[in-house]
Amino acid sequence: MNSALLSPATIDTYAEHSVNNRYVIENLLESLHHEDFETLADDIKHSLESHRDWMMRIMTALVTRQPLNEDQFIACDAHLHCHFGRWLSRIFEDELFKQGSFLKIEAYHTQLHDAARTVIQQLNRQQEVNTDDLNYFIRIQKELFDMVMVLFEFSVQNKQQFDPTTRLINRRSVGAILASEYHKRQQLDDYVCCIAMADIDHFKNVNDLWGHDVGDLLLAHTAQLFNDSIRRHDTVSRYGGEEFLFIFPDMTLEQAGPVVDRIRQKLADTPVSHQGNSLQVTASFGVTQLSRHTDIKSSIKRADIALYAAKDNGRNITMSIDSKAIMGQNSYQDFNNDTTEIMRQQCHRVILEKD
Ligand SMILES: Nc1nc2c(ncn2[C@@H]2O[C@H](COP(=O)(O)OP(=O)(O)OP(=O)(O)O)[C@@H](O)[C@H]2O)c(=O)[nH]1
Repeated sequence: MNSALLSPATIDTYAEHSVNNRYVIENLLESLHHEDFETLADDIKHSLESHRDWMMRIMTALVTRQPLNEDQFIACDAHLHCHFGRWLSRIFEDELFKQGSFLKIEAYHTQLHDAARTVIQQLNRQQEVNTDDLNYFIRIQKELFDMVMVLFEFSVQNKQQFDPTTRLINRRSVGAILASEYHKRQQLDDYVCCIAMADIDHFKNVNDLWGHDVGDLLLAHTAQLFNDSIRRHDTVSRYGGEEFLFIFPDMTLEQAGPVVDRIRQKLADTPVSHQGNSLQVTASFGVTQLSRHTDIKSSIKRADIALYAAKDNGRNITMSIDSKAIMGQNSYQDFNNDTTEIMRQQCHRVILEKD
């Protein structure tokens, strides 16, 4: 047996920890930036594919008893030169990856190549391949692939959930949070929840005057400020182009209105500096309850109506609308021009009391 191989006891310890691996990998990946996921999933996929081809060549050679003399099978440093090894070296240039499960994946990968070499050397010498060595090779390959698949699934999920420009969750993902809050609203009598829509003011002018890249910069700045201004269990998502949707669990409209208006004020007071210029960005907001009496879309529509009332009233303000003030508006289909106009008249400006 090659002395570089892990002992069976060590392999068992690794196997026992494989459930924990999922937890460790997920925790580690949560600390990565969302743009890292843009390439991570694709890189992993390509690396796995090339390893699968390598594995197939070995298995075929074992069955047909054909020697394998290429470096990728017998060189001591083959693990550094395969697609997967090169990918690992690349990601390890970033210190963030040099921890926990990534190091474990690297160790497994090296062991896999060592185990392959042991088996192939026996094949090349035309010896019987030792069953324990072969089983070990297959087992370590499975362990490695299981770990890497967790990484892959998590990367794909993240890629689908987050908007790369703002690093906020996207419209599709916020739907699940809304649905869960709505469910709580229906199950628990005294549970309350508010939502708010925000839209950057005159954003088209920013793009026209400064260019799309500066527009993106302002979007990212706004998103970060929003994200930094909410509680841990609140949510802010990128809902559309320059539109954001907030969810405030456990808040009444009387509580949510001032909270939202403080965020509006903070944005207006925090200009972005760009190439020596100070760019001011403001947004208009509409806030309402996530009502248990209507469907979710109707609550969003109400928040939207309040938002456009804020635009109509001069922008850079917060308008609120009480779902209880609107009678008979039970489903999204009930909205028409007349009801929208009636709702518009029910909107009230949120004005912060002076400290
Ligand atoms: N830079 C950038 N611009 C975007 C993005 N998504 C949407 N936009 C732009 O956002 C602008 C939205 O313009 P409008 O809907 O006319 O609204 P506005 O100029 O913000 O005016 P008001 O909402 O009425 O205050 C359009 O010019 C879009 O091209 C994006 O991801 N990046």
